[in-house]
This record gives sequence, structure tokens and C-alpha cells, in this order.
Amino acid sequence: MNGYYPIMLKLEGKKVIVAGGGTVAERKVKGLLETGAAITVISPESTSVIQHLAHEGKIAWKQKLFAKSDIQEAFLIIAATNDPHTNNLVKEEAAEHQLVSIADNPEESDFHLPSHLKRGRLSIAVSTGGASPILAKQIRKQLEQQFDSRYEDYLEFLFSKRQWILKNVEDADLKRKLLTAIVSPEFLNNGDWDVMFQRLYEQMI
Ligand SMILES: C[C@@]1(CC(=O)O)C2=NC(=C\c3[nH]c(c(CCC(=O)O)c3CC(=O)O)Cc3[nH]c(c(CC(=O)O)c3CCC(=O)O)/C=C3\N/C(=C\2)[C@@H](CCC(=O)O)[C@]3(C)CC(=O)O)/[C@H]1CCC(=O)O
Ligand SMILES: NC(=O)c1ccc[n+]([C@@H]2O[C@H](COP(=O)([O-])OP(=O)(O)OC[C@H]3O[C@@H](n4cnc5c(N)ncnc54)[C@H](O)[C@@H]3O)[C@@H](O)[C@H]2O)c1
Repeated sequence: MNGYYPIMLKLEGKKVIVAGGGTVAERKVKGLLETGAAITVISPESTSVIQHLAHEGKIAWKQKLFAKSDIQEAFLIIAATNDPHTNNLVKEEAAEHQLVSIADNPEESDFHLPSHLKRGRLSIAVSTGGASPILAKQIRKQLEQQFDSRYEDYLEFLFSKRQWILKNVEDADLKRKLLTAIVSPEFLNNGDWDVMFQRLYEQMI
């Protein structure tokens, strides 16, 4: 079955458990940090980065082997130990409604992590459904070239102008034309977006 449902999860304040504290767990933790989730790592040993994050209070680290009680009330769980038996146990012990990803068992996972490119408000996720994480990474790198760092500010411009247009332009046709016109290579490449918009607006009204 390959009918995955892509979704952008808001994890702020939600309990996330990562079982395992190695290089894979570290990558998953880094990806979770910006979300504002309450992250707890469960592992007898952990990387220096995980230890540092715990020391800074950005995550919690329980220095112990995984136990069923660790996942109580967790919203999302990542099993990333190097012990396949433990990883599968995490899934078995989780309740039906808890979302579990098993680092070495995509078939039994409730979700896969995509390769992720973020430019401010723009988020692009690439998934190969477990076929090839390396291909997902390569595609992400290609997209990084196409959607370069300018997009971060450009998305902020689009966001604020869209708010302005929705509030100030009543005519539905003009609204649509303005919203479409600001999404163009001419706009992106010019850079002086507010001046361009003002000119465009005056031409259209
Ligand atoms: C995209 C990314 C996101 C992230 O993890 O943040 C991600 N893996 C990344 C990298 C990566 N992973 C692996 C390598 C070494 C090469 C290789 O073996 O292929 C590299 C490359 C590298 O590290 O450079 C090994 C690997 N990965 C999985 C297995 C187990 C298996 O398939 O059975 C094994 C073998 C384990 C072993 O060694 O035994 C499984 C999964 N990895 C996934 C996601 C999910 C499917 C995503 C998809 O298919 O699209 C899934 C199903 C589960 C999950 O969600 O974790 C991230 C790139 C981030 C970026 O963009 O930089
Ligand atoms: N999903 C992915 O992207 C991906 C990529 C590469 C590897 N893997 C798989 O991920 C797993 C972890 O790889 P790694 O390189 O991070 O391993 P690692 O050896 O660096 O780390 C393993 C960690 O698991 C902890 N651990 C072991 N038994 C435990 C238990 N019972 N309870 C809690 N913690 C326990 C160890 O203390 C250690 O911190 C492997 O199974 C590997 O095949 C997945």
C-alpha cells in the first residue's frame, strides 16, 4: 500500500519521544527542534550534540533503556535505536492513536520523514516512500538550487501583500489579478517588490 497522506503537523507543545540517541536520532531531533515540540530522547548513550541540547534545556534526555512507560501521552514517537527488536517493541507498545516511525522498518511505520527544504514560509518535502532516502536527498539538493535564499524574503513579501490585498481590494477580479501578478519571475528577480507593487496597483486601478 503506497497511499500516503502528506500533512504539515503543528507540534508546538506536543510530546515527542525519540528512542535511541545515535546519529539517526540526532538527525531526527535536529529536524524537530524548530517545531517547539517537547522532545524527550530515551537512550543509555547519546551523541555529544544530543547531550549538549539536553544540557541547554532544549530537549530532555532520559539516560536509560526504552520502556513502555516512556511513551505514555506521546503524540509522536520515533524509534531510532540500533536494536531492531526494541524499535519494533516501541511500535507494539504504542497505542493505536499514537504516530510511530521506525527508523529501520518503513513497512511497519505510521509515517516516513521526508527530505525537507525550508525557505521561511516555503516548505518543500520530498518522499520516496522508503524506496531511496538518497534520491530524496538528491532531489532536495536540486530544489535548493532552484528555490534559493531569496525565496525567504519573497515569501514574506507575498504574505504581507496578500493580507493587504484581501483587506483593501474589494473587486474580486482585481484581487485575483493582483494576487497572480505578484507571483512572477519579474517580481522575484527585481527585488524592489514594494515599489513594483505600487506601480502595478496604480496601473490596474
Ligand atoms: C529523507 C530523510 C529524512 C530524515 O531522516 O530526516 C530520510 N533518510 C535520510 C537519509 C538517509 N537515510 C539512510 C541513508 C543512507 C543510505 C541508504 O541506506 O539508503 C541516508 C542518506 C544520508 O544519510 O546521507 C538510510 C536509511 N533510511 C531508512 C532506512 C531503513 C530502511 O529503509 O529499511 C535506511 C537504511 C538503514 C541502514 O543503514 O540499515 C529509512 C527511512 N529514511 C527516511 C528518511 C524515511 C524514508 C524517506 C524516503 O524514502 O523518502 C525512512 C523510511 C524512515 C524514516 O522516516 O526515518 C534523510 C535525508 C535528509 C536530507 O535531505 O538530507
Ligand atoms: N531512518 C533513517 O534515516 C536511517 C538512516 C540510517 C540508519 N538507520 C537505522 O537507524 C538505526 C539507528 O542508527 P544509528 O546510526 O543512529 O545507530 P547508533 O549506533 O549511532 O545509535 C544507536 C543508539 O540506540 C541506543 N539504544 C540501543 N538500544 C536501546 C534501547 N533498548 N533503548 C533505548 N536506546 C537504545 C544507543 O544507546 C544509541 O544511542 C539503525 O537501526 C539503522 O539501521 C535509519
